[in-house]
Amino acid sequence: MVNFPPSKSPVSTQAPSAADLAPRHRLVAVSYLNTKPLLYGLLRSEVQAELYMDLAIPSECARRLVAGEADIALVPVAVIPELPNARVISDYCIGSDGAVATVCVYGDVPLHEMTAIYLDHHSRTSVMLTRLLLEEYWQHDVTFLEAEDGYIERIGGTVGGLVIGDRTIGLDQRFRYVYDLGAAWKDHTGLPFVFAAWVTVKPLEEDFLRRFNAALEEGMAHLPELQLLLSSPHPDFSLVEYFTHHIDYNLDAPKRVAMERFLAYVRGGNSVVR
Ligand SMILES: C=C(O[C@@H]1C=C(C(=O)O)C=C[C@H]1O)C(=O)O
Repeated sequence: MVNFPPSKSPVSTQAPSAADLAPRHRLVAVSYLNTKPLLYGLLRSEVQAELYMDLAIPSECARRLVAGEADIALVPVAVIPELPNARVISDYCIGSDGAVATVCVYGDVPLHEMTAIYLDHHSRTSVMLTRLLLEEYWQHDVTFLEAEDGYIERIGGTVGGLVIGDRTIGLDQRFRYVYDLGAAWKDHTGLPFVFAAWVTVKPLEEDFLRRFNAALEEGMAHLPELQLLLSSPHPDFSLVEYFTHHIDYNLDAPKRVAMERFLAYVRGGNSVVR
């Protein structure tokens, strides 16, 4: 989107500025609404000149970081164990403390009557969280189904489905049963949760990291402005409510504890379906 590396250098008659000459890092962030406050901060900041920015669904953000196609990514935390030199570089994340609203299992029947559950192919973290909660919290056995585009239409009968991100908006009116995974995790552990965090595998300068973090902080400080710029995707969906009560952006100590607890499960080798 914004300024990913061009295949050829654009022709320019002007002398390059200092910002043009700064080394650039390839950044990929989640393309959902919940990331807009963080992006807004980066776009308002001079740090933007040091980045090639692109957006992708979470599983693709993870793939690019693992494949070495991105230097900095907002990645589903479940991918961290696959990255030997992973470093979480910011105090901001996509998290929740209780109900998150946009990560849910939907179905026509109660969870304990579900025989199979589709696992959203956009997700890496919530796929593992669904498995963990079914095993430890709901203690219910189901067959996991691999999802592909259009799978939401196939949720029905005793087949449920995990759906994440903007595609969940309005689904609570379509399905009788909705299980919010942020709320279930909180009930299960008493902890908040981290869905995605900013991760790099490259050694980046401390000065850059400080400015990067400050830019994200700036985005959070300008939430009221951003709420004026964005339109709500659904009449019953409150952006203010979502940004301030459901998504919890601070990667604080309790969230770091929660992340370790969750990653211990992921490292346990339960990862089959992605
Ligand atoms: C809360 C959310 O968290 C998302 C869930 C992710 C996952 O399950 O892998 C990854 C990135 C987050 O953006 C959401 O997008 O609704």
